[in-house]
Amino acid sequence: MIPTYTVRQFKDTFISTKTKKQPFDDKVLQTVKNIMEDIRTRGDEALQEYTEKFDGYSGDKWEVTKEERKAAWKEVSPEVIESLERAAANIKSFHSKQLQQSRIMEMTDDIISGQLYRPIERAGIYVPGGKASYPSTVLMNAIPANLAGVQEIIMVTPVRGGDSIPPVLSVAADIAGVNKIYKLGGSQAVAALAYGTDKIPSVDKIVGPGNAYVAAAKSLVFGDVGIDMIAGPSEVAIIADETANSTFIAADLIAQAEHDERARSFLFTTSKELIDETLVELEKQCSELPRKDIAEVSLTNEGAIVLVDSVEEAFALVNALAPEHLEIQVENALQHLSKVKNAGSVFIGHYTPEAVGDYFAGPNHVLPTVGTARFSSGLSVDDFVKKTTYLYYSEKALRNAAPYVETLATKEELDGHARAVKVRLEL
Ligand SMILES: NC(=O)c1ccc[n+]([C@@H]2O[C@H](COP(=O)([O-])OP(=O)(O)OC[C@H]3O[C@@H](n4cnc5c(N)ncnc54)[C@H](O)[C@@H]3O)[C@@H](O)[C@H]2O)c1
Ligand SMILES: N[C@H](CO)Cc1c[nH]c[nH+]1
Ligand SMILES: [Zn+2]
Repeated sequence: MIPTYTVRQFKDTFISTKTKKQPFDDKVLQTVKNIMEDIRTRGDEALQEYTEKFDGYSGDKWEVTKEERKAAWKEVSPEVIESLERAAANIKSFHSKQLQQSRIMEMTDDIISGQLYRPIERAGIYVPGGKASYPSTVLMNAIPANLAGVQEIIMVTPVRGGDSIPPVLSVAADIAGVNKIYKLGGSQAVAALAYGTDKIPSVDKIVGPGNAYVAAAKSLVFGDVGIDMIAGPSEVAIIADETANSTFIAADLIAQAEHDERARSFLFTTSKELIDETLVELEKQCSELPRKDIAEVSLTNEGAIVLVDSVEEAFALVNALAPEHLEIQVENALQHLSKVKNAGSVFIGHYTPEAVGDYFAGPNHVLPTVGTARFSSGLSVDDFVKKTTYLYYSEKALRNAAPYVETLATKEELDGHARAVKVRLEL
């Protein structure tokens, strides 16, 4: 089911800029442009129409009430609540170490300079809900926002049939400190968060993963509000040698593939035997999978297995690919970490499946996809803070700087700038 590629074929198909996957196509972009324009002009009326059309919810009571949020706790099992709480504690512990303080860069009698760290005031978090619901994504989005000190965290997620969101999402939102939840999804929800409507407050930044419509909407609102990233289909790349276990490898490829037909699962290995065993395991494990149909389409259309000459060759391919997730399942895996140049998040050794990071361990699972790990990072506390620099100069300090400022201002033919220094020193 999953095709095998030579190194050259893999490069041409998945790494070449000519064939590189885009998070969304022109048709999706045009659809989203129309929806967003409609939300901006007609507000809640349009929001209601699109929510009915795409999510089947015709009501206009989008906010999940306090009573509904309280009632949700009775509908979720104690095991799920305990797992969410334990995961939340790990995520909180990991992300709290990302926090930075405002700091002074220079302090003399005549010059003080530094940087203030301030949280953004209102963050919108998108939690996908079309094909599956993701309480783990609620934790991953909201906990860093909360730690950063965001005053109001507003979550949107579409209903999946019926007129309410899954209770587990509401419980996760309580655990993570979400202030408001709206039953809205897709590009209409992103537009409402970006521009506000009578019922939906506008936010300063929108974060979180979603499908192509959500990604297109985020790309369009960027500039009017902040965004974390434009996420494409999820990916895992696994580097394995002959010490790897084909049952583990197949399970990890399937774990990514079951997310979405467009998800991408790649194996780079030095072992021909491992390839043969993995192919057999994939057939076996897929046949028992509830989301078999999605996983099989994903593996067949978007997956790849590549036989490489060496682990070094595999790292070269992976660094060019810059995958969202990288698993290193080779002998002495930890020793290879320094070879990673481009990847969203790395899982090291035979007993660190991506799944433990997706749910529980602490690092964030909202990560850069389709090669963007070359220049960007996963969601973190940094996404929810702004850095404002500041400067104090005494008269003496300005006098020392004046000749240089005036020279540069004159060179740029900005006389007004030179004068702003001169007038202070001529008094
Ligand atoms: N990177 C991560 O951290 C992470 C985590 C969880 C999920 N994901 C990914 O997020 C994605 C979730 O996608 P999803 O579809 O399940 O949920 P979603 O909530 O992102 O999208 C559902 C919404 O898409 C809109 N939509 C659907 N069809 C449309 C159409 N024809 N025209 C206009 N709008 C339309 C609807 O408004 C609907 O509410 C998957 O690709 C999944 O792999 C990523
Ligand atoms: N693997 C997803 C990110 O690519 C995150 C996730 C959520 N739930 C399960 N997995
Ligand atoms: Zn996952």
